[in-house]
Amino acid sequence: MSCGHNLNKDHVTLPPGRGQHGFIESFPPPSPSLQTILVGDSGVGKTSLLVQYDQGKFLPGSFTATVGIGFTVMLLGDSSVGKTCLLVRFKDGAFLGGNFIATVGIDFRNKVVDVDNLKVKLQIWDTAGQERFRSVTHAYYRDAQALLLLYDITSKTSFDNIRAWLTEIHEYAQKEVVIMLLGNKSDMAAERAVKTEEGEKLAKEYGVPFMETSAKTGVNVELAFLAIAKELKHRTTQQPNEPKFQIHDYIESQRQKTACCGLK
Ligand SMILES: Nc1nc2c(ncn2[C@@H]2O[C@H](COP(=O)(O)OP(=O)(O)OP(=O)(O)O)[C@@H](O)[C@H]2O)c(=O)[nH]1
Repeated sequence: MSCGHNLNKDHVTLPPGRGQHGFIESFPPPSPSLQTILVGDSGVGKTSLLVQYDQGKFLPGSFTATVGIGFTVMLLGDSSVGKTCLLVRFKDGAFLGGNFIATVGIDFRNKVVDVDNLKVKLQIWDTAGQERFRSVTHAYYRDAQALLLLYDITSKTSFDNIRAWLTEIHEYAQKEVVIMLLGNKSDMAAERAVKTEEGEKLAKEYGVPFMETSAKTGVNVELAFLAIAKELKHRTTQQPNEPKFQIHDYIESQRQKTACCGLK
């Protein structure tokens, strides 16, 4: 992890009940066995209770209803493929190059996105790619609704390891988890070791959407997370008579827009 001087990387497991970054909405990822959900009528004080527990204070003043739905997205892939950088790019719109410091254990950030006029909160878990943390991250797989699986287009090894990652995913994740394959560092064309078509072929074989991203330039980063948010939102709110959301078609249409209008 070199992009994340503002991510907390000094812990292996997250302490239950304490936010790491001081956001009101930043409840910690549930520990594998601990998950508390606050339910009750609007205005009874669920948010105030959470803030009191998380920050030890009461926020008086105007009441803002909590809106929308939330999902957990997990970033997976070999060490150094750019998971932390991708998250920092998406969350803060920045690329912080420099010395690479591997993520320890698991960390997380929240971002709220707008999907068809509904607020969707993504809680994104950034996992350590190093082998020695695998047993820690396995415990979190089953709580994730979506997985972004990354390889580095300049590293054939990271691409070859994708099959092993998919085997782990099938072993530990929920059956209906949304998976997307990302070939990161697309800005490093001169050092490319994996062709775009190879990524596309592998994704097709596993029936998962695919795109190449760059945490450095921002290419396709927003699109990857938004496509995931849309898919999850549609799965949750879709009426039986509504047509099914087609994530592949959505990505293709957005790509065409990008190609024609020069948008990221
Ligand atoms: N050129 C370029 N470099 C990148 C990109 N993404 C990440 N990097 C660089 O790749 C290195 C590793 O990035 P990280 O985001 O820390 O990798 P990681 O996957 O989080 O690694 P672990 O925490 O060990 O799992 C850093 O030196 C980054 O600056 C990218 O899109 N383009």
